[in-house]
Amino acid sequence: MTMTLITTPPTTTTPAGATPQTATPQPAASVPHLRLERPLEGRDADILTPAAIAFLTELHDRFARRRHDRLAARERRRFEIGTGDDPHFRADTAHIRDDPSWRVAGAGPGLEDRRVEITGPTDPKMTINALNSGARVWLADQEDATSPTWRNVIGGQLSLFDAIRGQLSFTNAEGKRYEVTAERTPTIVMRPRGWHLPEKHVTFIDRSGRELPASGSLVDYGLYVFHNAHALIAAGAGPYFYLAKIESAEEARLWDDVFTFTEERLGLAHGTIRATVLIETLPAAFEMEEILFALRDHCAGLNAGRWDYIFSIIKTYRGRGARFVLPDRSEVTMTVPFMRAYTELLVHTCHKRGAYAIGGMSAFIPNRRKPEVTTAAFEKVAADKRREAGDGFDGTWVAHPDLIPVARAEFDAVLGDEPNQLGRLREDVSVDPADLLDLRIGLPVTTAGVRGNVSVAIRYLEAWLRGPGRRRDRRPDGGCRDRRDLALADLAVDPPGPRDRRGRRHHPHVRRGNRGGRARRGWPLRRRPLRRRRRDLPRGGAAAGVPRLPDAACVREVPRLTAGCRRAGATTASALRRARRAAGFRGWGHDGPGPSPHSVRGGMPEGRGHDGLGSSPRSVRRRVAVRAVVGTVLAVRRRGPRVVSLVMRGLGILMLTPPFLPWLSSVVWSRRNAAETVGSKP
Ligand SMILES: CC(=O)SCCNC(=O)CCNC(=O)[C@H](O)C(C)(C)COP(=O)(O)OP(=O)(O)OC[C@H]1O[C@@H](n2cnc3c(N)ncnc32)[C@H](O)[C@@H]1OP(=O)(O)O
Ligand SMILES: O=CC(=O)O
Repeated sequence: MTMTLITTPPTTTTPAGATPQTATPQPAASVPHLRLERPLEGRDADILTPAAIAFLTELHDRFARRRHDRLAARERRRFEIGTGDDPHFRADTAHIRDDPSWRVAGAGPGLEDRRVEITGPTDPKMTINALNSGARVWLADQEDATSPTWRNVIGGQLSLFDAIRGQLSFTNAEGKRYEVTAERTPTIVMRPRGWHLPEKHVTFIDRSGRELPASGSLVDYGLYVFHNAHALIAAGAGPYFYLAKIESAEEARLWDDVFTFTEERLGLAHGTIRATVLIETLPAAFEMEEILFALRDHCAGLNAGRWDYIFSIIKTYRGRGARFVLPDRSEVTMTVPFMRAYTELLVHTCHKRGAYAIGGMSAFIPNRRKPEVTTAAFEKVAADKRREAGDGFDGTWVAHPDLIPVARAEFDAVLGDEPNQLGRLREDVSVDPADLLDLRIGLPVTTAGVRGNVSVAIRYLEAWLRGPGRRRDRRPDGGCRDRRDLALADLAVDPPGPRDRRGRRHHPHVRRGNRGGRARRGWPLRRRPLRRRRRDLPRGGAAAGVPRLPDAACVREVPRLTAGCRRAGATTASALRRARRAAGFRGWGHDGPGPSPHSVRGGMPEGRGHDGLGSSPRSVRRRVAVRAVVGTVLAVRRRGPRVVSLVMRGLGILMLTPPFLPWLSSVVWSRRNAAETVGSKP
């Protein structure tokens, strides 16, 4: 069932509770409008008010085209880098970098002291726990920590709406009641999805009548700012955002224009909205100053999004050969030279322009039931935060409330009573492009590392498809437990043997077992190791306890997440099939149990996934069969005489073995009997 709402921009500046806009069932093709692909349920109408939808329509009408241009520019840039044109500091923006006079807006009210920020999803329980956590800032995450099912998207908005108005409470299945009790709650900084992600439950019909999925960024951002900007300002804070996955100054400029338009439309003073930009892609690391400049009236700071940054390096350089292959994930630490160069440059750039430098996420998570795990996690996190505070960062992220005192102690030791260390200009830092691109670590890829990656990818996919989009996990080395979310799964699925431009694979030497193992050339991930990973999937219990099927929106991520596995051979289909089966899915296309409303097969509309490949069990089987046949034909063509001679030899040996002839005759005999039996049926 779909719902159509027509809006004619400009429409309204009235936030929640405003008089509903006119709704007519058949909009003219030339009037831009949005269509909701899901019926409103429960309290959805509190968020998806006609006025809010009118605002979203205006955002799309003004900015959707520029968003597509920017995404096309990303592809072009990626192609250029893939064909040898390494990133560099831009010549056309040298005047921005050389001009010492400009500064960014800096901290808005409530953002002056950001020494510890807790990240987390926006479901009611986590929202309340984050607000009670004692952190200075809460990153309310509609991005990496959240699988964008329609329920998560709208449910997250509802939690924020209620929390900001002091009316959020929650009772869990065991009857435990959650309420916000902290005297001082963290300032909320909301993270909408990045420019690349669509929101498939909302369709934008543009002036020419063309239908496109709405932008995930504009939906998340637009609903939050529309409903909450005035309430946040009244509470002494403001509408603040983390901007994810930005790749260029032009993308930052696009956000800046969105902010300026919003301020005009909602009657806010220019510069009320504040953004902290995650520098988590390789191209963005070369444009930090330009990004700050583009957003200077709205910018509070930059954050070192380390995990996505590593993934971005892998992704950007995956066609460029073995020189760019990183070793096992656990070896790519914050102290390897290219990560040092990136964080040092970030602190230097921020403080030069009056922007806060916020540190990243250590992946170690305590376990309240296992003190030894907690102790190890505390030690690792403390060391990480000590390094960041010493390097000049003004604050940092933690993923769990128990880590707040650990991180705070390290920052208190350096900041004391000062709210930041903007005065430390780090003029000693000198980073050139070669430092950012020197990916040599000098450690091997090991089969243990590769298996660990496959394990993370499969576990994460299961959690993603089921809905939470994040999980805690045991580390492959048996030590602390860390969190898995989109950024980490992204890292895990890109295998170290991608194809180059001409379609050849670049296999690094992969060591058997761990670092000390014998080096072997070739991609170690065949069917056998993957079969062993079957144990990675939760059996029954956890998954079966959540019968909800995932939204189709998350399927957009699946091909990306599994692209690496897919390149490694016929592994993705089986991995996904197992993940889906373990989670009790029959299709990916909708929330709620039972077959998909889109398709009798229970898959995506017309039984096809977003990658254009079928996703129903039958089409997956067909695809695997076709791959097997094509693979065999190619193998025979490539190594023809050898394969034929091997097959003949095998058959010869088989025929000489004593059990063969009796077995053959029994098969022929039983076939004939069966045929007779069938033939004799009435
Ligand atoms: C690279 C990036 O993008 S990082 C940002 C994205 N990732 C994240 O934000 C991950 C955030 N962290 C989490 O989601 C969780 O900490 C997990 C999933 C890793 C672990 O959660 P759990 O298994 O529930 O941990 P645990 O049982 O120790 O939690 C203890 C309590 O702390 C709460 N808690 C844990 N983490 C958080 C958090 N980040 N925010 C608020 N509360 C939290 C739990 O809800 C739980 O509360 P309860 O006792 O009332 O049930
Ligand atoms: O989004 C944050 C990261 O570390 O990646």
